[in-house]
Amino acid sequence: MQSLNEEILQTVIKPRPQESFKGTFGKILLVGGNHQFGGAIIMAATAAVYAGTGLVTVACDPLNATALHTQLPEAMVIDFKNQEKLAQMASQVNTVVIGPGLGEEAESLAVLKTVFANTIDDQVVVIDGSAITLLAKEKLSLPAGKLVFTPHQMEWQRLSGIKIADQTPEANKSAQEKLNGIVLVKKHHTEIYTPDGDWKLPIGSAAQAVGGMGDTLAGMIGGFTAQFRKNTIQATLAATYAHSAIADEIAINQYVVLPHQISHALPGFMKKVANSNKDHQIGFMN
Ligand SMILES: NC(=O)C1=CN([C@@H]2O[C@H](COP(=O)(O)OP(=O)(O)OC[C@H]3O[C@@H](n4cnc5c(N)ncnc54)[C@H](O)[C@@H]3O)[C@@H](O)[C@H]2O)[C@@H](O)CC1
Ligand SMILES: Nc1ncnc2c1ncn2[C@@H]1O[C@H](COP(=O)(O)OP(=O)(O)O)[C@@H](O)[C@H]1O
Ligand SMILES: [Mg+2]
Repeated sequence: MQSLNEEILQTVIKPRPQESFKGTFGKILLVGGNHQFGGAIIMAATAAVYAGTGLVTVACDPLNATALHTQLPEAMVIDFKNQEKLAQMASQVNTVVIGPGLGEEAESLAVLKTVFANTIDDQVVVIDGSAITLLAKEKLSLPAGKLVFTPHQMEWQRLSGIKIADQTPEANKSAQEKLNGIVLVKKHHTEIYTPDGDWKLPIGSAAQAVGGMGDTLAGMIGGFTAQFRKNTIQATLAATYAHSAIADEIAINQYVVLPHQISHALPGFMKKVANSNKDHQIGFMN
């Protein structure tokens, strides 16, 4: 397993081409946020907007729409119970993120099934939080798309059947190969298993042990994969590295890092990386 280092940032985050418009920088649909967990999808969507995704749509319980718009007027919103609209949106975007605050109720399962039935091969599908738990519990078949699973250790236990104490690199690798996608096992020093090799994140700290930290990472991976579409694995690695690199900077002066602070620091962080990358204006498109 390789140690992930900051070079991945320059590989992925390039200056924006001036001949461009919002569509150049990708479309994302984030699905989650039931009556109990509205904050989770707001945090994920905030990360996607601040990462620079061209167009961001949230599918959630409409109870959360006002709160979402108060925080994030850049995002559009649809009712996740509107199956027709949800199905249509799920097939039209570059990246779908499903799971932050989705919950595990009958309604949550119906939403998950609709999304899984409508994604297509070209898309990135980030499967996080409740979507992982439901996928494991209901033994659903996997959706079409380039799959990125972002479980914490307990979610990984549910999905892979490997108990936390037995989650060795060998066992994790063999489970990732069966899933046919990218797997992040989130913990202190997160591990990232991909068809092109495996990485360990050497940065990050306990200042990140706050609810919503993973929802924010899911939104960042969504935003990076929708925007930097050349290479899904590299975009996922860069988002994961940036998430903890920003947290480490904030943690120099703070005992705890709030998830939304990472999102708010992202445009400045990405500008610094892009500035050091001026000669290479490539990397956005397929
Ligand atoms: N403000 C919000 O709306 C929030 C909503 N959230 C959502 O709540 C739903 C449930 O997710 P949770 O993760 O809270 O609950 P889960 O029940 O899925 O996982 C928590 C359980 O896993 C155990 N665990 C073991 N190792 C762990 C590790 N490395 N990291 C985290 N937990 C570990 C914990 O002890 C606990 O028993 C998800 O949809 C999530 O997105 C959470 O993100 C918290 C914030
Ligand atoms: N002690 C820690 N050191 C480093 N990173 C941590 C630590 N605790 C949590 N994290 C990071 O915070 C995130 C937590 O994700 P998750 O448990 O899904 O949060 P939530 O669902 O509440 O948003 C992961 O990226 C994890 O690696
Ligand atoms: Mg989570």
